[in-house]
Amino acid sequence: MEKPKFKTVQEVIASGEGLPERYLHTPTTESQPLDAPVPEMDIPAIDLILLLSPSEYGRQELSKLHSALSTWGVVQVMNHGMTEAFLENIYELTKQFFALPTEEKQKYAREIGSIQGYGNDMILSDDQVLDWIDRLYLTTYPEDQRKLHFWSEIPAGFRETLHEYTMKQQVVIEQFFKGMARSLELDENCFLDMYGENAMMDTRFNLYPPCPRPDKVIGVKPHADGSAFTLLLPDKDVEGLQFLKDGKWYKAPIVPDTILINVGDQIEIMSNGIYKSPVHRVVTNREKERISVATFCVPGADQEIQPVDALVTETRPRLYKTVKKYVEFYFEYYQQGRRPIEAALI
Ligand SMILES: O=C(O)CCC(=O)C(=O)O
Ligand SMILES: [Fe+2]
Repeated sequence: MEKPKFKTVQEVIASGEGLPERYLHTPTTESQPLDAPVPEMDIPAIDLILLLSPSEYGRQELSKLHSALSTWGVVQVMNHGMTEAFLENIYELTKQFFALPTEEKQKYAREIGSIQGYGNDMILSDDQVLDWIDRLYLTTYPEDQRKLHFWSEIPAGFRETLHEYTMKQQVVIEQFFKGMARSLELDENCFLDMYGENAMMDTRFNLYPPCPRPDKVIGVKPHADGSAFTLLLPDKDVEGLQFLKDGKWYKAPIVPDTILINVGDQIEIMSNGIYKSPVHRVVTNREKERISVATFCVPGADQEIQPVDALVTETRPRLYKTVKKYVEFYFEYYQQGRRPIEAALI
């Protein structure tokens, strides 16, 4: 199978060729320096277990969740069943993978036209400004969809830990779906039923190497996720993730031992627009490398995704069409620089 001919960011740096033009955003694409300071967003840490409790504290937690998801579309989640040591190990393994020699990582390189594997930003058009990011992208669930030849055997324990992380995340995903439904006074399973039993999980390990021009180079361009929602382990020390609200950028706070969850386009559709799929981006850092691990929760390919009946009312008419295989047309729109969710609007 043919391998992509483009260099990863790590290879660009190692080649000593300087910063290629293809990474530079000019003033026409960005109005102010990308590294301009921005305020911190004010999002709550939500206790996942409390979301499912019938107590008064449970109700308060649901109302916190409702408020955060209908304004920011983002929360930090605690009491998620993973120990500090377990999360630490994931960060460590991610760092170790990207620190492997190029030849070693190239064994897992993605093939042209395919998303899974190790590589750089996907190049979809000739005039695309490239993102300053290297990644290892793996489908982790269902197990029969795994392409194990992309699952690095070093560092030792990488495969086993990713499997364990996948299983632990599944519990979080189910609880979070139920919590969201309860927070909208819906039947606990209504989102889960639409998500389907054949739902998929894709995990993306991200490396943002130090960048000589953080004012002009971006780590990930502004986008909203095409998932139902996304579980993210952001770097524990290095900031970079920012969310857009009312036309302004805000940085995500770093809260140790929490998982950040952001709503994706498909929950925005299911909730008839009550829960927002936020536009976000990652900026680069001159001195420090940054890592993150994102898991996209994607409804089964045969599932019809549409606003839940109970959320369509006279005062809140139905906003979105029924969509299927949303992720496929997501990429078509993304490529054209448009927000894919616009295609789902009625
Ligand atoms: O690296 C991050 O913090 C976020 C990455 C992201 O937005 C994505 O992978 O969709
Ligand atoms: Fe994202």
